[in-house]
Amino acid sequence: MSGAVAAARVLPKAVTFVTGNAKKLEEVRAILGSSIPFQSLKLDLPELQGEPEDISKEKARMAASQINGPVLVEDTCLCFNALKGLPGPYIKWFLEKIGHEGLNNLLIAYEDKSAFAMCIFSLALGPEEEPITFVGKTAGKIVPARGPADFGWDPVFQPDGFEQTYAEMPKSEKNEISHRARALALVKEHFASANYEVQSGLNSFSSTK
Ligand SMILES: O=c1nc[nH]c2c1ncn2[C@H]1C[C@H](O)[C@@H](COP(=O)(O)OP(=O)(O)OP(=O)(O)O)O1
Ligand SMILES: [Mg+2]
Repeated sequence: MSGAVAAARVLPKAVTFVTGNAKKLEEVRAILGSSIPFQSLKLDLPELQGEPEDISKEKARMAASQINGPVLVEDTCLCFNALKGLPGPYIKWFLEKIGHEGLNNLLIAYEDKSAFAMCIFSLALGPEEEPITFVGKTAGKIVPARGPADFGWDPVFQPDGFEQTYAEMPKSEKNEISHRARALALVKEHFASANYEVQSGLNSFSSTK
């Protein structure tokens, strides 16, 4: 498209980040800063089954139809390599039922304690639109819990190249190297090039400079 500027895609309202998890929202706010204007809504969306990317897309479709507007959602997985990627998207229930110690115990039979954290954001511009996904991964290993237990499995995940678990790191450091930060870097790139415009009175913005 030789230099032609794509027509702005007009959104009926600002994108809503939908999550039931206050800690996720806190990180998303810290990482995005003012780069993407968004609003947020606390909503517990169903925990779906299947392949991580499909789960995230379906979550976005459900959120978009509830809100009847553009949404951003994310689904987070914690994948143990010795277990071929499990618990993966089911980490929420594993954590809830067996805790940090139980997660370590799952790997007792294996020498390989390596794992990766994965975040898949899905952007759905409306209920009828195919969601776009953005995947971020951070590799690490599963260790006995260290650090404050205020966010999920942070105390048992030690990213490669660091001596601290996610929980022990200053928040700002986690937010530089996390699965969530890496996925959000792609979301930001998308917004920077997509030329979205929001039509909602005072809330107007354009995603390009
Ligand atoms: O950076 C993280 N560090 C530690 N733990 C984390 C992180 N990110 C998500 N988590 C936890 C929350 C939930 O136990 C599971 C993901 O499940 P997931 O369905 O994506 O999250 P959720 O149900 O809490 O919120 P949402 O309403 O956005 O689905 O891993
Ligand atoms: Mg969930």
